[in-house]
Amino acid sequence: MNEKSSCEHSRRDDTRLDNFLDCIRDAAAYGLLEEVRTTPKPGLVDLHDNGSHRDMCYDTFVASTGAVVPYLVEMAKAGWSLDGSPSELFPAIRPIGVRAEAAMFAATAGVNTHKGIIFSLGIIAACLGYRYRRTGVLDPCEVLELGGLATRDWLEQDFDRMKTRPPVTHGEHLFAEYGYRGIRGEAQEGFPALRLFALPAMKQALAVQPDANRARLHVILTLMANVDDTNILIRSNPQTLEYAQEEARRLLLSHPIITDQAMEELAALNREFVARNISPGGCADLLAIAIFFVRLQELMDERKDRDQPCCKANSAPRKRLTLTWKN
Ligand SMILES: CC(C)(COP(=O)(O)OP(=O)(O)OC[C@H]1O[C@@H](n2cnc3c(N)ncnc32)[C@H](O)[C@@H]1O)[C@@H](O)C(=O)NCCC(=O)NCCS
Ligand SMILES: Nc1ncnc2c1ncn2[C@@H]1O[C@H](COP(=O)(O)OP(=O)(O)OP(=O)(O)O)[C@@H](O)[C@H]1O
Repeated sequence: MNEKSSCEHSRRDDTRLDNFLDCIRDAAAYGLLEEVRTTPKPGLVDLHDNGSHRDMCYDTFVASTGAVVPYLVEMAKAGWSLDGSPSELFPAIRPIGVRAEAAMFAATAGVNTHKGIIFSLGIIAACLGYRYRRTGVLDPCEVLELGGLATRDWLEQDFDRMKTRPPVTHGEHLFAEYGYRGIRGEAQEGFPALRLFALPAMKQALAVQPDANRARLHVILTLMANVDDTNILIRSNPQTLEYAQEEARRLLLSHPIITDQAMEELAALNREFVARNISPGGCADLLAIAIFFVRLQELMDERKDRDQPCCKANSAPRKRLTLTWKN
């Protein structure tokens, strides 16, 4: 390659990376904010109330989003830039996650708003960068499975270490007491809650229910019915988790589409969750990621003409970015 074409090549590569990171930034901010705006969510902060939370409100989430998103972009860039194998992804981004948590706590005066999101969406953003640079295609299920490959051994080492010392964090306590693997197990398995439940539920809900808020409420109910949310467990016990899962199943069964009546029942369930101090915060994180994927698809589609593959490694036939799910 002569000097001129190599220069053009690297300029196009830079533009491609910039476009990709812009999409990650916009989709992440959108996902995080639209999750909080989804209303009425049982036990969670939304536009109506603070659910079962005393230390955070809508504005806390806005401040936290501003603080956290730049680090998610940094993790996407780290994934893009990595020339090694997928197992090198997690150690490359963990220090960025530590800095992101510090920035979140500084922005919220010490409140945990987005610890779960920094971890889960951070891993996913890095995997998106890693895959997109190489293939020019984003298949959410493939990316989520890559997240499993990238974290499995490292997080198993975390679990092994936990067995040798007293538990410190909520997640560690629940692993020691009941063997729940929580958010770490979710990542190790390649985010089955997203692949098998949230993403198919979002696709189905948006097809029958054009109102985005109601489609998202359908998704959070689907997650609540299926996920062992450690946020619920740490505040209560496995019986309460089962109760919350049963309530979500009951609502989904009687309202496969979120009607006005379903909205009223969701508001009633919110009152019940507040009385019992239940908060499905892990499900909220997963909803934010499902919204992120939908928005990312829209943004990448809008930009696809500006973002042509520019080298051999990227020259796979250009496909429309599609969300595919295995059932
Ligand atoms: C693994 C993390 C999230 C900490 O674990 P911890 O034991 O504190 O987790 P805990 O069980 O309290 O859950 C954290 C959050 O996960 C979310 N969550 C809960 N249950 C689930 C679930 N089933 N699926 C997905 N997310 C869930 C909730 O938002 C919850 O608040 C992470 O902060 C971490 O690795 N900490 C160690 C220090 C570090 O390296 N930090 C940088 C991470 S990139
Ligand atoms: N809209 C939302 N409303 C409430 N919580 C949410 C929302 N979205 C996500 N969450 C998640 O819920 C978690 C907060 O739950 P909780 O207040 O029980 O925090 P904690 O730090 O685990 O517990 P504690 O503050 O009691 O030590 C956060 O990790 C956050 O990611």
